[in-house]
Amino acid sequence: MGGLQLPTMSTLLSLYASLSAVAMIVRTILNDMIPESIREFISWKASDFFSSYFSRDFTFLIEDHWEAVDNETFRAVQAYLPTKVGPDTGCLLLGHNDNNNLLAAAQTGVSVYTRIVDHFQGMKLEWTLNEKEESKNSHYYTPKKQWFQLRCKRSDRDRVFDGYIPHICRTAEEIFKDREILSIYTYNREEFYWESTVFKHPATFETLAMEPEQKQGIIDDLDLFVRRKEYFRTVGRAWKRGYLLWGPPGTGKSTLVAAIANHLRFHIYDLQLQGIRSDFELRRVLTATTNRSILLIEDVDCSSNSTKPRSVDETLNDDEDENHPDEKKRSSDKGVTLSGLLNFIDGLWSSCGDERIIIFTTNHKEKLDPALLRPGRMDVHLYMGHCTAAGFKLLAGKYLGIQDHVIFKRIEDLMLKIPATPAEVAQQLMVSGKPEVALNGLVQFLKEKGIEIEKSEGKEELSSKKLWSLMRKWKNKKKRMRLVAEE
Ligand SMILES: Nc1ncnc2c1ncn2[C@@H]1O[C@H](COP(=O)(O)OP(=O)(O)OP(=O)(O)O)[C@@H](O)[C@H]1O
Repeated sequence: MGGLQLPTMSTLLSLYASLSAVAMIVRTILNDMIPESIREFISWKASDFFSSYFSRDFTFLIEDHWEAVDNETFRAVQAYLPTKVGPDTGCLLLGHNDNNNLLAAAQTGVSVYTRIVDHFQGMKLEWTLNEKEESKNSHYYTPKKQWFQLRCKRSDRDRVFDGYIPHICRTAEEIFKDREILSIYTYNREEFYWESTVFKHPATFETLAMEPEQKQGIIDDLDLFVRRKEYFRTVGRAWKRGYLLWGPPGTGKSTLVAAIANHLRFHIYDLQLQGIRSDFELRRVLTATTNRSILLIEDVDCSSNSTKPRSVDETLNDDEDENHPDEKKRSSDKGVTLSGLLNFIDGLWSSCGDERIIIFTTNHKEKLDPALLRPGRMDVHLYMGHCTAAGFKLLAGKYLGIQDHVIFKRIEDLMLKIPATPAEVAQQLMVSGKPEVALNGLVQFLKEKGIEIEKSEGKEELSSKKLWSLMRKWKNKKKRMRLVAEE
């Protein structure tokens, strides 16, 4: 039989086997001869070339960080995408972190590698969230790096950039404004990130015992602040407001912070300065906080270095830290310095972030470095003092549900002479649900406190009297010795 003879099955198989063997040998040789980084580069370049040449798609990548700080576009997408879950979405994250309420409504989040399709002005947009383990050789690392991948038609690229992305950011801003759940963050110094938990403090301005004018003053100040974005820009100042709350323990400094957070619907970042190793770390920590938040630094007088002026040598060392990470480790336990802190209050770094409230609290304003108290540093200095008649009436109304009582006058008179903190008053009012019992208990408490104060004042007087008599005796002795010597 003439004509073309087809290869048999066994010939084809042996050809395939020989080609596979050659391919394996070539691959092994290439793997041995070409370093891995170069191989990765070549394959990346090749796939990039072919996909851009043949594909009609365009891809935007939105990474979780942008120039070493949180990427706000990433955050916006993270808030926006769960609202775009469609019938073709195969998987979603579900949960909540309200550890006080198992029945709290669960929230949804985008899970890794799940495809979410959105439509906007006739365009089809395909999203996926990707993640990768971060290398562990850097001193500060986040465990996993995440990024959103957005695929659209190549011809839609500009419309996505100019219309769709701004639409996402606007929607996310609305979501953030209406946030129902507030969080309180604490800094995890071992893992270098802010840990959050649901913030559900019941304190509001209504429950806060304070002079009514002072309270209204704070509310007005806060409301004006959030409305003044344009004003801050015009006058060339960072959109920030600093409060220094000072006064004895139990006068409601922390309670006021909770009331402010609830009023503005701002998250709280509760920072322990003592836990921060250097100004370098402080910068990283503070740039990782988000807008529309409160940065709370309690007991600022106790954070040793931050209340002392720093030396020139220290300043130089800090710059070295940034350029040479090894240096950083050596000087890592310097702590935060005053200048490092001030840089964030009104220095160059103060402009990082918008709509921020910074609150310092202290029991001892006199211990703070004068630089921290200079005009313009903290915008509002607020003394939280002992309970006044108005404060007491408010607490009685809240704790006992009464607006007036025959014992009120007695308590108010006692409180004029004997200082009591709102915390002490509140504690007495909680003793019983019966107003009579609770109010009499408060009277008793105030009387006992008065006696204690008198006693301690008496002791003080006694000790100063003792001192005078000792000094007198010492002078007489010296006089006698002089006379003996003269004789
Ligand atoms: N002005 C206030 N109005 C209503 N409740 C108050 C007030 N001050 C204190 N309390 C009550 O006392 C408790 C303790 O008060 P808080 O922790 O706010 O005081 P503080 O001034 O922050 O104290 P410290 O200086 O010790 O941190 C609060 O949980 C609250 O119940």
